[in-house]
Amino acid sequence: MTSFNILSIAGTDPSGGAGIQADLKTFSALGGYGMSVVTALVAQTTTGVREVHEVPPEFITSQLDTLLNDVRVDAVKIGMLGNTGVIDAVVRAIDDHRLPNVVLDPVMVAKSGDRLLAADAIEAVRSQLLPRADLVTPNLPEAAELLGEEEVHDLASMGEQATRLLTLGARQVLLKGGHLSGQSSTDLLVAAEAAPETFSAERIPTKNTHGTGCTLSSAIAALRPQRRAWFEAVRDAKNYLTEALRHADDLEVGHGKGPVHHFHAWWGEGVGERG
Ligand SMILES: Nc1ncnc2c1ncn2[C@@H]1O[C@H](COP(=O)(O)OP(=O)(O)OP(=O)(O)O)[C@@H](O)[C@H]1O
Ligand SMILES: Cc1ncc(CO)c(N)n1
Repeated sequence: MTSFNILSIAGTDPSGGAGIQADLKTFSALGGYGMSVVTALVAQTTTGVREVHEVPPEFITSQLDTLLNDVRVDAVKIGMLGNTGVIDAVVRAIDDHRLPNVVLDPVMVAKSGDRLLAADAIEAVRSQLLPRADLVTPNLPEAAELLGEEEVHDLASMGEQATRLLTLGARQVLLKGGHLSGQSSTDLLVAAEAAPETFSAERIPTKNTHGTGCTLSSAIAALRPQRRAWFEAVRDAKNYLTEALRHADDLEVGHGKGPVHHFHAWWGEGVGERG
């Protein structure tokens, strides 16, 4: 049996709903072998972020080089980076090690409203990381920040912004519609060489949406080596996330916006009771 090694480069969440912890759960649930390089230690939980302890860029390079000189990587998810020094270190590793299947989640602000990327680092994401991403997965505010435009709230304008993001160098853009209102939660995939695709799911009525973005980008990275095309990886990742959201209220984690439920997403209804 072929096994695939999936790397997350991201910050931490001690409550396990977002960041590296969510990424590793997702990789495992979807059959990948999960690995991680930590970019920032974040004191956060379901109610918000208290403090960020940055990792020195030289130590990010040390983690990446040590890992990549030993282990073959089949796909990479990049999440919270924090500042330009960390971005430079990650850019160098992508180039030096020719990392494949790079999924960039351009994390800027947590659901709680706390900043996870320095404002002066947005330019480095735009100019250094977008051109190295096989797929970038912004939410609506992140797309607006990257383009220096107003945030949009309808599918037609999303299509226009996603197309403009392609011109910044990303090979494909999945513009996420989690912040839209309405009965469904629709994401839009745009690539230079293919017609746009929409991925729509029933909007789950839950407050427990902590880590949805992390889970989606990680699921895409985990599935890409197991699928023939990006489109298939995105489709199946979106279905995985929707199932995990559907069962989020089964968990009892914290007093704020709780995490999604990976166990139920994979094994389905009833296993918790049996096992
Ligand atoms: N209530 C919901 N029901 C169904 N799908 C949802 C819901 N909320 C978000 N999603 C989906 O979750 C994914 C993440 O979307 P969103 O736009 O919220 O990302 P995000 O803001 O980057 O998330 P995060 O705050 O975790 O970084 C998208 O596929 C979106 O459509
Ligand atoms: C470390 C980390 N990455 C991403 C998010 C997205 O909200 C978060 N809350 N924390």
